[in-house]
Amino acid sequence: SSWWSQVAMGPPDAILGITEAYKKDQNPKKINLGVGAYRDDNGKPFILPSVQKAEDKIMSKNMDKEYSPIAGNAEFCKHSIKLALGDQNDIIQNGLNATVQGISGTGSLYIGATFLSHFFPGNKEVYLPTPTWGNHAPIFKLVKLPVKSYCYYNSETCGLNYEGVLEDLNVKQSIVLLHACAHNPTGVDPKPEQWKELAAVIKKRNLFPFLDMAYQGFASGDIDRDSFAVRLFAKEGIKFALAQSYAKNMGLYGERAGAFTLITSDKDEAERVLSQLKILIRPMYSNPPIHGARIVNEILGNSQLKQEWLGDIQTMANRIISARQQLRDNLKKFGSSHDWSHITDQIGMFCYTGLKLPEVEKLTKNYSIYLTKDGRISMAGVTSKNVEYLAQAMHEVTK
Ligand SMILES: Cc1ncc(COP(=O)(O)O)c(CN[C@](O)(C(=O)O)[C@@H](O)C(=O)O)c1O
Repeated sequence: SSWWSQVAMGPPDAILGITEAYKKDQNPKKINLGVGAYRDDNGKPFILPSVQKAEDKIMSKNMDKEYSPIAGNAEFCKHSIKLALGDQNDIIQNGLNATVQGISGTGSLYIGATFLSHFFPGNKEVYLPTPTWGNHAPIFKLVKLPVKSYCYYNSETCGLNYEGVLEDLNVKQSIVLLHACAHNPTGVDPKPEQWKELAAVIKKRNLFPFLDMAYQGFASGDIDRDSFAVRLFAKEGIKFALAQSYAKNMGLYGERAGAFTLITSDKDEAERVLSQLKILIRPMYSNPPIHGARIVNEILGNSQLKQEWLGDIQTMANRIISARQQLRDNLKKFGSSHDWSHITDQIGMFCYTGLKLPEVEKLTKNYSIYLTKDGRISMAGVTSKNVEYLAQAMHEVTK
């Protein structure tokens, strides 16, 4: 018998597997609302003009292909933590951040999870919001950190169950994963006032926040506004972990550019933590890819190109927001009696429609509309060309 006869066929990924199924579908009216990847109004991937310019500059520089340091490109790390914390920030001045480049958001979460599983002195359990991104639990399970859930979404109101969050986060010294903005899959974020109260609770209960910021700028179109929670925690003196991704806000999906940061108590602690992060990264993948980091450096290191990038982000965020309005208007036009206000209340890449599994399956089977089983739709897949077809189908299956 062969070495691998006992290896079973695994299930397709709940999110990325949707795209595989979509590609096999021959229906010309098919729509992919699965993976959270931006598409323009023609349903095509979008290379940001600012990214294109950055790449042209890089190509003209004839740069080498040498290894990055284990912690990644130092300039990239500095730009990343500055993007998150804002330019005037004493954390960076005082060297309290230990920041390393990660393989996009997923890799940054994995570095953080690995570090916490080795060194976290508190209660080694990770509290994840219900629901959360499908890859969060597998990442923490990979490093043998037990995951627990905290209440987050109120399916009655399609909004935040804030009381439930406070009630469930009544745990001592545990790790709490928080989506910094554009919660995936619900599109529901705490309001600034609620973030402030949450920060106070986190301090009082001595919880350890792990902030996942995969959509900075992409949610509201404003990089400062989307980093409100991160900057609030920093101002409140909360020590936290942060995972960042440039997949969405720079469209660098396949370049895998991201960063992981631990905010520490003093410079010496930051240096000790950084040394241990490098020891964990070296056997993982030794050092990160260089091209995405160079694009980020070109953009964030040049005020004119950064301004152009902020414009490109607005373009993406505005198209998503308009797609939300068009979908809601068309559902009304087709005579749906449901309250679809959550479609425009929610923010970021996704709309948590509230569609039940049988309705989701009908959309896929009868209309070739592809979305995750939890009823999440990537608004980036909605365009002025397909929104009517989508609204009609959603109306039909929810009658
Ligand atoms: C909350 C959250 N955190 C981290 C990531 C990691 O992203 P990356 O490793 O590419 O930087 C995603 C991407 N999630 C998806 O947009 C999604 O939910 O469709 C998709 O890219 C994915 O990988 O699932 C995310 O939604």
